[in-house]
Amino acid sequence: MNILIDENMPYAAELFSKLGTVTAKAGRTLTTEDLIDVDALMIRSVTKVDEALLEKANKLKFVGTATAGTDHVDAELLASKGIFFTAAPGCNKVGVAEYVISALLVLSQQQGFSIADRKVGIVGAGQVGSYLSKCLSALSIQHLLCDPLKQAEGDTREFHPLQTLIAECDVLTFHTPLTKNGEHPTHHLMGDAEIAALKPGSILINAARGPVVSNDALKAALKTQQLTAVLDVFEFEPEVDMELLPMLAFATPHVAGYGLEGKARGTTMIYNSYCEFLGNQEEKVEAASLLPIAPIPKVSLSKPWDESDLMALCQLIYDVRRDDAEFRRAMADVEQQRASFDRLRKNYWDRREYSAITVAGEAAFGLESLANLGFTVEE
Ligand SMILES: NC(=O)c1ccc[n+]([C@@H]2O[C@H](COP(=O)([O-])OP(=O)(O)OC[C@H]3O[C@@H](n4cnc5c(N)ncnc54)[C@H](O)[C@@H]3O)[C@@H](O)[C@H]2O)c1
Ligand SMILES: O=C(O)[C@H](O)[C@H](O)COP(=O)(O)O
Repeated sequence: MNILIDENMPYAAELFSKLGTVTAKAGRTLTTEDLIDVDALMIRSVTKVDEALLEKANKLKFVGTATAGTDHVDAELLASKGIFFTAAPGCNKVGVAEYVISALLVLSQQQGFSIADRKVGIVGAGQVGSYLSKCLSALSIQHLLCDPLKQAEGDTREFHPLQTLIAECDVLTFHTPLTKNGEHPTHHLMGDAEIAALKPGSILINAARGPVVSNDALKAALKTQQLTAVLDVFEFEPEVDMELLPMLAFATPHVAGYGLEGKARGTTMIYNSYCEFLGNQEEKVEAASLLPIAPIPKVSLSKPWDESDLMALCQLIYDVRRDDAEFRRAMADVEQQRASFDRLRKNYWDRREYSAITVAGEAAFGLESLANLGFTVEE
């Protein structure tokens, strides 16, 4: 069995080599020649699976993407060729939510507001949006959901039109797939008119796909409006608009969901799916079994936590400024930008999720809300 994997897929080489001969390559530059005699292809979001890539794929029977988004894969084409396709829904929802929380906490400190006073609009209430909603509820942060597709499916949560979120919310955070067709396409969901209608002082966060927010519209607005923008994804990535970059409060190279837990989940989800495909159930693994202990595995509270304690706790896991600073340093070398974008992603640090830390203390110190936020707690 020949298995081709993206070289930027933690745990994949060890796992898949139990099932066949593994070759690891850079996903962004895969060609159809790379697929000759390959039985299974394991990718990330940077590999476009289309007619051109599949042209010489003479043995391909399985494609797995260790990602939540699937806009890089022509799933209909795979189905028409009888090639099984699987993704990793929800694998990195925790990482993305913790990215948003970090951005909000740091901005609250920089701009001098309390997160408890902000109303957040979540656009896209799927895996990431719903998990983020749970986290915001844990922190008693008011928020509104927009997801016309879920609403039409009969999801019983309260949903609002995008226009309502734009008019009422202080923070708008995007967690939709990238779609160009259908009743609710997300390509340029935030264009000139939508961005212009944001409340003065609004915060816009895009950790979905770059083209959900129009680059030109955002740039124009940042020149004239009182607006803070946080981008983890870029309309033309790995190209980064060097006029836009300095206008952003935080900018990161598509790593919002890059926690170690999330990557382990992504890899094991497609690995387990491939085991099932091969009828080899006994080789399946649990993502948690692959993870090392966190560098600071336990902390103790001596009093009920307040917002600055919360910030300290959350920063033990993730502070968006770390990735932002490294990204800006790397992007400064304009010649190397595309390569640096992928290098930062390939050599990403071992970021963890809140659950990797146990917070000890008395129940009266607010342990329940920390548990709801994702921390492991101990009374
Ligand atoms: N930056 C990152 O590292 C990162 C990580 C994970 C996911 N993502 C991106 O975020 C997206 C969301 O991830 P997810 O796991 O929650 O996916 P998901 O499929 O579980 O949820 C997406 C939700 O968006 C909704 N939606 C679709 N069109 C919409 C519209 N026009 N308006 C409002 N809602 C709409 C869908 O109904 C769905 O509920 C992914 O498709 C992916 O592109 C990025
Ligand atoms: O959709 C996702 O899951 C993420 O956006 C994506 O996986 C980010 O990481 P990448 O696959 O590009 O390495």
